Amino acid sequence: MNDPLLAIHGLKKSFGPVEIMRGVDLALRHNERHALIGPNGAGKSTLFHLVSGNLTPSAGQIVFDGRQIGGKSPQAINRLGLARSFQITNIFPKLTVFENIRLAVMRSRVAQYAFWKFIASDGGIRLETERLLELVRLAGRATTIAGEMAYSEQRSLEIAMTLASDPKLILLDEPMAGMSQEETHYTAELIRDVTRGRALMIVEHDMDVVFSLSDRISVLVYGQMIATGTPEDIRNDPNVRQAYLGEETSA
Ligand SMILES: Nc1ncnc2c1ncn2[C@@H]1O[C@H](COP(=O)(O)OP(=O)(O)OP(=O)(O)O)[C@@H](O)[C@H]1O
Repeated sequence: MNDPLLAIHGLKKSFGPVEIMRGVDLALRHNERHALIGPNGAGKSTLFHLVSGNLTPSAGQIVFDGRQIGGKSPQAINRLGLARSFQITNIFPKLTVFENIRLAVMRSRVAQYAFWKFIASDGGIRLETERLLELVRLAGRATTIAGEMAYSEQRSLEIAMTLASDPKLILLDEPMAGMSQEETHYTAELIRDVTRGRALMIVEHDMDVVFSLSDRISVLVYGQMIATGTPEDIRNDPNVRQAYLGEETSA
């Protein structure tokens, strides 16, 4: 438990001759909410792609829960307990909310168990679907067609689907993008609730959310991590202020 859940050492990624990730180190603790911030083009999405298996590192190590995962497939990494939410692109807009979550639960069961066991646990799938519906406060929307809901509700659905595999670590990439202030507040509270007992790594441009939600924050600038610390540490870090916060926000 004292070892970090996710340990990144000397991570590099080049696209052709251009080195985008220039030797990143990061240690994410069990059960912590950790935000990754940095200016546009710093490499935040690239880092997520590397951790989730959508990109292969050029050099360095990514160790998740004691295992080397750099270069493994997204499916293999997901099976180890790391789930990434891709905004709302994972949902089936023509299916109901219940059907969407049930599919996500079934997918994770198929990945985890032998097929006969999965068939035998049909009642369990329904119960788990209902639990997730409650958790993301969509129980009243179970029979609604997913694509007809408000954007923020679709986001909640996506988060429920991400939780279906009971991950130890969730990666959320700009969950508040395109949301009103009210929706942002609602979704931040939801994320706080549903990530209790798990680790969260979040990329988010809304600094109010970042500073209120995170236990720790890491700052990536041009492919290098310039600081990691508590919100207070980051707010007072002169390098961070100069490189990022001072330019873009008054936070
Ligand atoms: N597949 C690719 N091929 C070539 N260059 C890429 C590729 N993916 C990303 N890049 C470049 O890598 C750099 C980092 O991009 P990335 O999307 O990771 O930044 P970011 O910090 O997530 O930015 P933003 O906050 O704008 O989303 C950018 O200069 C981008 O153009």
